[in-house]
Amino acid sequence: MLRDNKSDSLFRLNHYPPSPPELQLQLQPFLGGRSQLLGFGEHTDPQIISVLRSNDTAGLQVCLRDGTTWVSVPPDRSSFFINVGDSLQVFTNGRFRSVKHRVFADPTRSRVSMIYFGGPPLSQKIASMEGLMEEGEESLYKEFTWCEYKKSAYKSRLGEYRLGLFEKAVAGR
Ligand SMILES: O=C(O)CCC(=O)C(=O)O
Ligand SMILES: [Fe+2]
Repeated sequence: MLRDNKSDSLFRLNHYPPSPPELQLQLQPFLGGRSQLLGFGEHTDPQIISVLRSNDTAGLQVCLRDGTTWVSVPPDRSSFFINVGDSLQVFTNGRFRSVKHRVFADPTRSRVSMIYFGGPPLSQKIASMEGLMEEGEESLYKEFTWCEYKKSAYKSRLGEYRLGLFEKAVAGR
């Protein structure tokens, strides 16, 4: 899907300028009680896979399964950080999780990151892959195309759990 010449992949370059204490103080009324300046609000990536490379300035955090604990990802300019996207969560019927992440600006140093977001062609059906499913396992998600998901994701707020709209209602969940 990613190699398809109609693949809907994109490349993003992010720059988070330093946010020195004076600036943080000035912006205090807008920080919502946080002590640091948010560079990129919490979200999951909608595509299949994201491959990120950054300079050696910290700032990226991922949210653990409990939904409230945030853990800093140590920056490493010689490594790639691979992130599962919402579509891969659906392809694997929830075995791989699309992790919520966010970025804080560093007080003294700029952070630069570049990310390749591997997305499928617009007409691609996003559905749990038969070959991965155990016998009798039900798909957790309704069927949809990448185009439908993308439209819905771009209409939603950044931090929303966008897959929620595409989950099947299962008793007890
Ligand atoms: O800049 C980063 O480290 C992450 C940015 C990000 O999550 C995104 O562009 O989707
Ligand atoms: Fe992201």
